[in-house]
Amino acid sequence: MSLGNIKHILLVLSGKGGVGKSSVTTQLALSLSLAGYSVGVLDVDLTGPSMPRMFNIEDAKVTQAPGGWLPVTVHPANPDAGIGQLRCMSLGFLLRGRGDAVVWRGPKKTAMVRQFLSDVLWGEMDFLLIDTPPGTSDEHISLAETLLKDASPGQVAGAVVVTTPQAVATADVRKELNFCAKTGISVVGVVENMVGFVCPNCAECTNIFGKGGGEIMADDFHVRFLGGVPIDPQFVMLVETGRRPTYPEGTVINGQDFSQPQQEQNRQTEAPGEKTRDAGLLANKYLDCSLEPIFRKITQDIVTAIG
Ligand SMILES: Nc1ncnc2c1ncn2[C@@H]1O[C@H](COP(=O)(O)OP(=O)(O)OP(=O)(O)O)[C@@H](O)[C@H]1O
Ligand code: SF4
Repeated sequence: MSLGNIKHILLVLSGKGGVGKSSVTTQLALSLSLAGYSVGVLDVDLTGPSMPRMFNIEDAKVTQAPGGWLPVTVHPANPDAGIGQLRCMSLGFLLRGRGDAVVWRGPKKTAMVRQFLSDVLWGEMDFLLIDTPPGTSDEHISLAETLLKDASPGQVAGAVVVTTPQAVATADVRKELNFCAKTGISVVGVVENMVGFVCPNCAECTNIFGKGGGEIMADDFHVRFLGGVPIDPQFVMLVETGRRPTYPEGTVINGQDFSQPQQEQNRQTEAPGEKTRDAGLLANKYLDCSLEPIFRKITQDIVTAIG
C-alpha cells in the first residue's frame, strides 16, 4: 500500500455541499506545512475535484512513474524557513479540461478511490488529508473499507467534520457522524465554518447563518469542538484567484492589521514535468488572510488531539 510511510491520515468530511470542506482542507494542509510537517492532500471528490483550483495549480500534470503516480508539488519543503513540503493528488489533474464532467457509476468510483489509495507514491509524510465529497456516498464507503483494511493500527487518525451553523447543515452532518460511528472511524473534531461575518468597515459581526449549531452537535455526539471560522469575503478571492486580498485601510481582524501594503510575492517556479511553487509565495498569501490565525489554532488542536 502506498500509504505505508504516512504517519497520520485525516479524513475531512461534511454532510452537505458548499459548507467549506475543501476550503478547510486546504487551510489545514497549509497550516500543517507551514508548521514544518510534510503534508499530502488526496482529493477523492471525484465528481467535483476542487483541489487543483484551490491550490492554483490547475494546469499541473501528474507524472506516471514505474511504481505509480507522482503527486503534484504544491510547494517544496523549505527547511530554513521551517516549512514542510505540500503535495496533492486529484482526479482533476487527470481530466483533459477543467470543465470535463465525471459521470461514473458506483463500481468505477470505488475502483478509482482504491487506485488513489494504492497507486500514489507519497513517500514519507507526516500527514495525509483526504478531501471527500459531501454526504456518505460510494467514495466514502470504499474509502472507509480500504483504509480500515489496509492501514496500520493508529495510522487513520480520524475525521475532521465540517459544518455551517444552521440546522439544515447540522442535520446532514449528524448523518456523517453516525457514518463514522458505524464504520469505526473516530472523529477528531467538528469545525463550524461561516460563523458570522465581521464587517471590515465597522467590525460589526453579523451571524448570517446563525451560530452555535456545530458546537451543539459536537456536544451531542461527545466529540471535540475545534472552533468556529468566520466568513471573510477576501478569503473567497484568495481561493478563487490565488491572489492576495486587499483590505480597506485600517482593517484590523483578530488583532492583525490587514491593510498593510502587499508583501513582496515570491516568484513561481516550474520544474520540468511538475509544477512547483515557491513555499514563500504560498506562505505569504496564506498569511495575508484573516482566517490564518484561526486555522493555525484549529491545526494545533488537531495535532494535540491525535498526539
Ligand atoms: N470562511 C469562509 N469565508 C468566506 N468564504 C468561504 C469560507 N469558507 C468557504 N468559503 C467559500 O465558499 C465556497 C464553497 O467552499 P468549498 O468549495 O470549500 O465548499 P465544499 O464544502 O468543499 O463544497 P463541495 O463539497 O460542494 O465541493 C467557496 O467559494 C469558498 O471560497
Ligand atoms: S455592518 Fe458594515 S456593511 Fe453593514 S451597515 Fe455596518 S458598515 Fe455597512
